[in-house]
Amino acid sequence: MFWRKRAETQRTAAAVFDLKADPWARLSSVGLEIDGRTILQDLTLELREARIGIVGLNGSGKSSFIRLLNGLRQPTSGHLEIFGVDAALDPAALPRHVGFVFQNPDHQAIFPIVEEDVAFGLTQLGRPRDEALAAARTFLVDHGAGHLAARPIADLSEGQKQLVAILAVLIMQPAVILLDEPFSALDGLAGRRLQEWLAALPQRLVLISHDRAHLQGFERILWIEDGRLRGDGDPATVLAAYDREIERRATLAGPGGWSEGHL
Ligand SMILES: Nc1ncnc2c1ncn2[C@@H]1O[C@H](COP(=O)(O)OP(=O)(O)OP(=O)(O)O)[C@@H](O)[C@H]1O
Repeated sequence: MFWRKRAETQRTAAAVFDLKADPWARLSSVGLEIDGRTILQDLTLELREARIGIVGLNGSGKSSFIRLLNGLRQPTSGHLEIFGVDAALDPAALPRHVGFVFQNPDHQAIFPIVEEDVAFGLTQLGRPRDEALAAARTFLVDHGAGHLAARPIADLSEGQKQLVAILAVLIMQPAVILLDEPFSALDGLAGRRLQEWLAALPQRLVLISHDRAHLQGFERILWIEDGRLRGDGDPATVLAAYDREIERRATLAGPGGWSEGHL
Protein backbone atom coordinates (compact mmCIF):
# COMPACT_ATOMS: atom_id res chain seq x y z
CA MET A 1 0.00 0.00 0.00
CA PHE A 2 1.29 3.45 -0.94
CA TRP A 3 0.77 4.93 2.55
CA ARG A 4 2.58 2.05 4.23
CA LYS A 5 5.43 2.41 1.82
CA ARG A 6 5.76 6.09 2.63
CA ALA A 7 5.60 5.36 6.36
CA GLU A 8 8.41 2.83 5.92
CA THR A 9 10.43 5.42 4.04
CA GLN A 10 9.82 7.79 6.94
CA ARG A 11 11.16 5.29 9.49
CA THR A 12 14.22 4.69 7.36
CA ALA A 13 14.74 8.40 6.85
CA ALA A 14 14.53 9.04 10.59
CA ALA A 15 16.96 6.21 11.32
CA VAL A 16 19.64 7.61 8.98
CA PHE A 17 19.00 11.30 9.64
CA ASP A 18 22.15 13.28 10.38
CA LEU A 19 21.39 15.20 13.57
CA LYS A 20 24.65 17.12 13.43
CA ALA A 21 24.01 18.49 9.97
CA ASP A 22 20.28 19.22 9.90
CA PRO A 23 17.58 20.56 12.20
CA TRP A 24 15.54 17.63 13.51
CA ALA A 25 12.33 19.69 13.47
CA ARG A 26 11.19 22.21 10.89
CA LEU A 27 7.95 24.10 11.47
CA SER A 28 6.45 26.30 8.81
CA SER A 29 3.41 28.43 9.77
CA VAL A 30 2.27 25.66 12.10
CA GLY A 31 -1.02 26.13 13.92
CA LEU A 32 -3.15 24.01 16.23
CA GLU A 33 -6.87 24.32 16.83
CA ILE A 34 -8.80 22.22 19.32
CA ASP A 35 -12.59 22.26 19.19
CA GLY A 36 -12.49 25.39 17.06
CA ARG A 37 -10.22 27.23 19.51
CA THR A 38 -6.82 28.46 18.42
CA ILE A 39 -4.18 27.00 20.74
CA LEU A 40 -1.03 27.61 18.65
CA GLN A 41 -0.52 29.80 15.60
CA ASP A 42 2.00 30.85 13.04
CA LEU A 43 4.96 28.92 14.41
CA THR A 44 7.88 29.02 12.00
CA LEU A 45 11.16 27.76 13.39
CA GLU A 46 13.79 25.04 13.25
CA LEU A 47 15.10 23.02 16.18
CA ARG A 48 18.67 21.73 16.19
CA GLU A 49 20.38 22.74 19.46
CA ALA A 50 21.31 20.14 22.08
CA ARG A 51 19.46 21.96 24.87
CA ILE A 52 16.35 24.05 24.22
CA GLY A 53 14.24 25.45 27.06
CA ILE A 54 10.62 26.57 26.81
CA VAL A 55 9.07 29.22 29.01
CA GLY A 56 5.70 30.91 29.05
CA LEU A 57 2.79 31.60 31.34
CA ASN A 58 0.28 28.92 32.32
CA GLY A 59 -1.97 28.04 29.42
CA SER A 60 0.23 29.74 26.81
CA GLY A 61 0.59 26.54 24.74
CA LYS A 62 3.94 25.04 25.84
CA SER A 63 2.69 21.49 26.36
CA SER A 64 0.62 21.63 23.19
CA PHE A 65 3.72 22.74 21.29
CA ILE A 66 5.93 19.85 22.39
CA ARG A 67 3.07 17.40 21.86
CA LEU A 68 3.23 18.30 18.18
CA LEU A 69 6.87 17.30 18.11
CA ASN A 70 6.32 13.64 18.91
CA GLY A 71 2.98 13.08 17.23
CA LEU A 72 0.74 13.26 20.32
CA ARG A 73 -1.02 16.05 18.42
CA GLN A 74 -1.01 16.98 14.76
CA PRO A 75 -0.93 20.53 13.40
CA THR A 76 -4.23 21.70 11.98
CA SER A 77 -2.43 24.16 9.70
CA GLY A 78 1.05 24.68 8.28
CA HIS A 79 3.72 22.07 7.79
CA LEU A 80 5.78 20.11 10.32
CA GLU A 81 8.80 18.01 9.44
CA ILE A 82 10.50 15.76 11.96
CA PHE A 83 13.79 14.20 10.91
CA GLY A 84 13.31 15.50 7.42
CA VAL A 85 9.93 13.92 6.75
CA ASP A 86 6.33 15.06 7.05
CA ALA A 87 5.17 14.42 10.63
CA ALA A 88 1.60 13.76 9.41
CA LEU A 89 2.61 10.67 7.40
CA ASP A 90 3.05 8.30 10.33
CA PRO A 91 2.68 10.06 13.71
CA ALA A 92 2.73 6.73 15.57
CA ALA A 93 6.33 6.17 14.43
CA LEU A 94 7.56 9.41 15.97
CA PRO A 95 7.83 8.40 19.66
CA ARG A 96 10.66 5.98 18.89
CA HIS A 97 12.79 8.93 17.76
CA VAL A 98 11.31 11.66 19.93
CA GLY A 99 10.56 10.55 23.49
CA PHE A 100 8.04 12.41 25.65
CA VAL A 101 8.22 12.62 29.44
CA PHE A 102 4.87 13.71 30.82
CA GLN A 103 4.48 16.38 33.49
CA ASN A 104 2.56 13.90 35.63
CA PRO A 105 4.20 10.43 35.61
CA ASP A 106 0.81 8.88 36.47
CA HIS A 107 -0.35 9.91 32.99
CA GLN A 108 2.55 8.12 31.38
CA ALA A 109 2.65 4.74 33.15
CA ILE A 110 0.90 1.97 31.26
CA PHE A 111 1.78 -1.08 33.37
CA PRO A 112 1.49 -1.33 37.19
CA ILE A 113 4.96 -2.74 37.89
CA VAL A 114 8.10 -0.69 37.23
CA GLU A 115 10.02 -3.28 35.16
CA GLU A 116 6.94 -4.03 33.04
CA ASP A 117 6.42 -0.37 32.34
CA VAL A 118 10.06 0.19 31.40
CA ALA A 119 9.95 -2.94 29.19
CA PHE A 120 6.86 -1.72 27.35
CA GLY A 121 8.80 0.61 25.06
CA LEU A 122 11.01 -2.27 23.95
CA THR A 123 8.03 -4.49 23.15
CA GLN A 124 6.68 -1.59 21.09
CA LEU A 125 9.95 -1.71 19.16
CA GLY A 126 9.34 -5.41 18.43
CA ARG A 127 11.38 -7.13 21.17
CA PRO A 128 9.77 -10.31 22.63
CA ARG A 129 8.25 -9.72 26.08
CA ASP A 130 10.68 -11.90 28.10
CA GLU A 131 13.67 -10.39 26.38
CA ALA A 132 12.30 -6.87 26.92
CA LEU A 133 11.72 -7.58 30.62
CA ALA A 134 15.27 -8.85 31.09
CA ALA A 135 16.67 -5.81 29.27
CA ALA A 136 14.50 -3.50 31.40
CA ARG A 137 15.82 -5.06 34.62
CA THR A 138 19.41 -4.63 33.46
CA PHE A 139 18.71 -1.07 32.36
CA LEU A 140 17.17 -0.20 35.75
CA VAL A 141 20.20 -1.66 37.57
CA ASP A 142 22.59 0.24 35.28
CA HIS A 143 20.78 3.48 36.13
CA GLY A 144 20.78 2.94 39.89
CA ALA A 145 17.12 1.97 40.02
CA GLY A 146 17.38 -1.83 40.27
CA HIS A 147 15.74 -1.74 43.71
CA LEU A 148 12.58 -0.32 42.11
CA ALA A 149 12.24 -2.96 39.36
CA ALA A 150 9.65 -5.20 41.01
CA ARG A 151 7.72 -2.46 42.84
CA PRO A 152 4.25 -1.20 41.95
CA ILE A 153 4.52 2.27 40.40
CA ALA A 154 1.56 3.43 42.50
CA ASP A 155 3.62 2.91 45.69
CA LEU A 156 6.62 4.98 44.59
CA SER A 157 7.46 8.49 45.74
CA GLU A 158 6.93 11.28 43.21
CA GLY A 159 10.67 11.49 42.60
CA GLN A 160 10.93 7.75 42.00
CA LYS A 161 7.95 7.88 39.65
CA GLN A 162 9.57 10.70 37.70
CA LEU A 163 12.82 8.73 37.42
CA VAL A 164 10.94 5.65 36.16
CA ALA A 165 9.02 7.79 33.65
CA ILE A 166 12.29 9.12 32.24
CA LEU A 167 13.93 5.69 32.16
CA ALA A 168 10.88 4.27 30.35
CA VAL A 169 11.55 6.81 27.60
CA LEU A 170 15.33 6.57 27.67
CA ILE A 171 15.41 2.79 27.18
CA MET A 172 14.02 3.32 23.67
CA GLN A 173 17.13 5.41 22.89
CA PRO A 174 15.29 8.28 21.21
CA ALA A 175 17.46 10.91 19.54
CA VAL A 176 15.45 13.67 21.21
CA ILE A 177 13.69 13.80 24.58
CA LEU A 178 10.89 16.26 25.33
CA LEU A 179 10.28 16.93 29.03
CA ASP A 180 7.18 18.70 30.29
CA GLU A 181 8.08 20.25 33.67
CA PRO A 182 9.76 17.12 35.04
CA PHE A 183 10.83 18.93 38.22
CA SER A 184 7.42 20.07 39.37
CA ALA A 185 6.91 17.31 41.98
CA LEU A 186 10.53 16.98 43.10
CA ASP A 187 12.17 18.36 46.24
CA GLY A 188 15.30 20.47 45.88
CA LEU A 189 17.72 17.58 46.25
CA ALA A 190 15.88 15.25 43.86
CA GLY A 191 15.61 18.16 41.43
CA ARG A 192 19.36 18.79 41.58
CA ARG A 193 20.10 15.12 40.97
CA LEU A 194 17.71 14.97 38.03
CA GLN A 195 19.18 18.15 36.58
CA GLU A 196 22.74 16.75 36.72
CA TRP A 197 21.58 13.48 35.28
CA LEU A 198 19.76 15.18 32.39
CA ALA A 199 22.78 17.39 31.72
CA ALA A 200 24.92 14.29 31.16
CA LEU A 201 22.57 12.68 28.61
CA PRO A 202 23.82 12.62 25.02
CA GLN A 203 20.30 13.15 23.63
CA ARG A 204 18.94 16.44 22.46
CA LEU A 205 16.57 17.79 25.13
CA VAL A 206 13.64 20.16 24.96
CA LEU A 207 12.59 21.12 28.47
CA ILE A 208 9.60 23.09 29.68
CA SER A 209 10.32 24.66 33.05
CA HIS A 210 9.10 27.56 35.17
CA ASP A 211 12.34 27.47 37.15
CA ARG A 212 15.29 28.97 35.33
CA ALA A 213 17.81 27.19 37.54
CA HIS A 214 16.84 24.14 35.52
CA LEU A 215 17.62 25.93 32.28
CA GLN A 216 21.22 26.66 33.19
CA GLY A 217 23.61 25.78 30.40
CA PHE A 218 20.84 25.76 27.81
CA GLU A 219 21.70 27.16 24.40
CA ARG A 220 18.34 28.49 23.34
CA ILE A 221 15.07 29.55 24.94
CA LEU A 222 11.67 29.69 23.26
CA TRP A 223 9.09 31.94 24.91
CA ILE A 224 5.53 31.07 24.01
CA GLU A 225 2.76 33.53 24.69
CA ASP A 226 -0.88 33.09 23.75
CA GLY A 227 0.06 30.30 21.35
CA ARG A 228 2.65 32.37 19.47
CA LEU A 229 6.42 32.48 19.57
CA ARG A 230 7.07 35.72 21.45
CA GLY A 231 10.80 35.21 22.03
CA ASP A 232 13.47 32.94 20.58
CA GLY A 233 17.19 33.20 21.17
CA ASP A 234 19.94 33.14 23.73
CA PRO A 235 18.77 32.55 27.31
CA ALA A 236 19.98 35.85 28.79
CA THR A 237 18.08 37.98 26.26
CA VAL A 238 14.87 35.95 26.09
CA LEU A 239 14.57 35.37 29.85
CA ALA A 240 15.19 39.06 30.60
CA ALA A 241 12.39 40.03 28.18
CA TYR A 242 10.12 37.38 29.69
CA ASP A 243 10.81 38.69 33.21
CA ARG A 244 9.96 42.24 32.10
CA GLU A 245 6.66 41.00 30.70
CA ILE A 246 5.82 39.17 33.93
CA GLU A 247 6.60 42.33 35.86
CA ARG A 248 4.43 44.41 33.52
CA ARG A 249 1.48 42.04 33.78
CA ALA A 250 1.82 41.68 37.55
CA THR A 251 1.63 45.46 37.87
CA LEU A 252 -1.41 45.59 35.57
CA ALA A 253 -3.27 42.94 37.54
CA GLY A 254 -2.59 44.50 40.94
CA PRO A 255 -2.21 42.55 44.18
CA GLY A 256 -4.25 39.35 44.21
CA GLY A 257 -5.74 39.97 40.75
CA TRP A 258 -5.47 37.87 37.61
CA SER A 259 -4.54 39.69 34.44
CA GLU A 260 -6.87 39.33 31.49
CA GLY A 261 -6.38 36.20 29.40
CA HIS A 262 -4.25 34.41 31.99
CA LEU A 263 -5.56 31.09 33.35
N1 LIG B 1 -7.29 18.62 25.05
C1 LIG B 1 -7.60 19.90 25.12
N2 LIG B 1 -8.85 20.32 24.89
C2 LIG B 1 -9.17 21.63 24.95
N3 LIG B 1 -8.29 22.61 25.24
C3 LIG B 1 -7.03 22.24 25.48
C4 LIG B 1 -6.61 20.87 25.44
N4 LIG B 1 -5.28 20.83 25.72
C5 LIG B 1 -4.89 22.10 25.95
N5 LIG B 1 -5.95 22.93 25.79
C6 LIG B 1 -5.92 24.40 25.97
O1 LIG B 1 -4.81 24.89 25.24
C7 LIG B 1 -4.25 26.00 25.93
C8 LIG B 1 -2.76 25.72 26.11
O2 LIG B 1 -2.60 24.64 26.99
P1 LIG B 1 -1.17 24.01 27.29
O3 LIG B 1 -1.37 22.88 28.25
O4 LIG B 1 -0.51 23.74 26.00
O5 LIG B 1 -0.47 25.24 28.00
P2 LIG B 1 0.85 25.30 28.90
O6 LIG B 1 1.57 26.52 28.49
O7 LIG B 1 1.58 24.00 28.81
O8 LIG B 1 0.24 25.49 30.35
P3 LIG B 1 0.81 25.12 31.84
O9 LIG B 1 2.05 25.95 32.06
O10 LIG B 1 -0.30 25.55 32.74
O11 LIG B 1 1.06 23.63 31.89
C9 LIG B 1 -5.00 26.13 27.26
O12 LIG B 1 -5.93 27.18 27.14
C10 LIG B 1 -5.68 24.80 27.41
O13 LIG B 1 -6.89 24.95 28.11
